[in-house]
Amino acid sequence: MYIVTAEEMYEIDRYAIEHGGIDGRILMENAGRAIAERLIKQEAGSQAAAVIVGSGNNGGDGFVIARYLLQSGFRVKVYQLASNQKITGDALYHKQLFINQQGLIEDNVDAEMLQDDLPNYHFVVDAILGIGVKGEIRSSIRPFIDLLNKSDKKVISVDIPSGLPANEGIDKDIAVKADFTYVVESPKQSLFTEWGAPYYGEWEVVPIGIPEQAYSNHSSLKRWGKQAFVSTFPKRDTYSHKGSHGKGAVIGGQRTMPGSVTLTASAALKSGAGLLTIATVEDNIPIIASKCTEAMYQVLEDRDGVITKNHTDLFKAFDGLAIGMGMGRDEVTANFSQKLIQALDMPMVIDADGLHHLKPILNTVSERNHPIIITPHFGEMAMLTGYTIDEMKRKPFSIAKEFADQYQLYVVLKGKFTIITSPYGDQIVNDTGNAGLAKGGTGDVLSGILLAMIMQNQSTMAALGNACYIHGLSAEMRVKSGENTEIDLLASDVIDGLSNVFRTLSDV
Ligand SMILES: NC(=O)C1=CN([C@@H]2O[C@H](COP(=O)(O)OP(=O)(O)OC[C@H]3O[C@@H](n4cnc5c(N)ncnc54)[C@H](O)[C@@H]3O)[C@@H](O)[C@H]2O)[C@@H](O)CC1
Ligand SMILES: Nc1ncnc2c1ncn2[C@@H]1O[C@H](COP(=O)(O)OP(=O)(O)O)[C@@H](O)[C@H]1O
Ligand SMILES: [K+]
Repeated sequence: MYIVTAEEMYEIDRYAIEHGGIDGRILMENAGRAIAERLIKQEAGSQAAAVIVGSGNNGGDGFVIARYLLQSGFRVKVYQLASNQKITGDALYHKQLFINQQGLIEDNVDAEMLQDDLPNYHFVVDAILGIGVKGEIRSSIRPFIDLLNKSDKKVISVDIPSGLPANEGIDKDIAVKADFTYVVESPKQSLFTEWGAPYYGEWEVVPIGIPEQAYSNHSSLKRWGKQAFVSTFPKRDTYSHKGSHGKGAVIGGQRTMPGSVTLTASAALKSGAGLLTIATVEDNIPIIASKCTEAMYQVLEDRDGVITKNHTDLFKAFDGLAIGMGMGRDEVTANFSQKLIQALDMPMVIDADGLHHLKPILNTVSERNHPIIITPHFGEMAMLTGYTIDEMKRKPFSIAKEFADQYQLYVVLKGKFTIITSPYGDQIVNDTGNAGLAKGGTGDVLSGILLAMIMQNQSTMAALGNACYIHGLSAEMRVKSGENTEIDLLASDVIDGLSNVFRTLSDV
């Protein structure tokens, strides 16, 4: 499923109109009818609806919805915030169809009047502003947004909660806090940002008949999901052997942090890696071995439990590496990682302390044959880029893209919405997961899953999308099944849950 900016959505609509020969009025009809059909089911017991429309095409969708609700026996009134002259084009056409069916419209509505009327309705349809919103919300509109936010009526927004920008990087003003949003055709960027998502409430995308090819030149951002997993994740070949599924190494774990590499290694094995070696300081090995029986070990030299020695040759024969978890930031350890990263051109996942080691040598890693995948959370990404966390949260898509392009890396920017970016500008969002993952160690688990996935036979972007997808899905399924709550879910539970995830996905 593609995710778009407002400009991309307009381009896609235009493409469908010009190349697909679909009339704009039909797109509006499709949008309004698809939403109304769902509303009629969703609000089956309800009898009265207020549809609040602005002067643009979002309001046009509102007129279509009102017509279908009316036809289904709902008591409906349209509250048109603008004067009659302001309603033009496709919206005017659909307004007329509503009028032709004896639809009631109140024009030039003032907020007090609407406030007095609201108790008469069971729910409100918000078709005030769509993706055409620009700049500060005008004073003529603000009281209506306030009113909806204060009212106890269920508010259902059309396409986007009115007032919320579609794109990242725009300061939001006031916006409707919807209970439910029917997103027209494609989710907009703001739905996958921490600042925008809460306004949407629950949501569903309604298709309006735009052909798939309209997207190919107009959006580089996709939501990863079950269908993407099923169509890209390779089946295990009956005749495969352990070497067919990747020989990986997890490098990290100073003496005070044996847990992180254990989690990474266990997650990699549980995600299908063929062979797994943990390279760490000697004192850690008996501790880790008691937790992760299947791994092999490579002893790294240490000083007081801190990794010191450079043994890059030891790692030449691996298919993939994960570096940095629980490694610490001692200078000698940083030197070790830096030499390793520079000497070995092989697929590698760099996480946690490894990201701090990577920062000074970023300029030296862009010319490689194999991908480097970095897995920062927002704090680590701020450290790498120099942006503040607030700036990062405001425009995570463009900052990740800029960084991936500059250093020719794959970036897995972790959070409630995890954004995966390729050095070529493609982006994927993963939104599986829950707040149970907001706990130490879950990032180590993700690194292990990523390591296993990049060693299977799939494209790098598919590998990264699939890894993030199953990591979050495992957390969701553990909670849904009642095995854990979000409070007691631990990183090791996420690993245990992978078994159920693979079983469920292979049944699809
Ligand atoms: N072909 C298309 O473009 C389709 C568009 N559709 C709907 O059309 C919407 C986009 O329509 P429009 O481009 O007409 O835009 P909108 O309906 O989102 O808004 C434009 C109107 O809002 C006013 N406005 C903009 N910024 C404002 C502000 N800060 N304060 C107060 N008023 C402001 C403008 O004066 C204009 O009248 C989509 O969100 C979707 O709901 C759907 O009908 C499907 C097809
Ligand atoms: N509220 C949340 N909802 C969904 N996923 C989350 C949430 N909080 C954290 N995560 C996920 O959990 C993982 C945390 O990684 P990270 O912060 O590196 O943890 P650690 O370094 O302690 O292992 C990431 O994959 C992130 O996307
Ligand atoms: K709206």
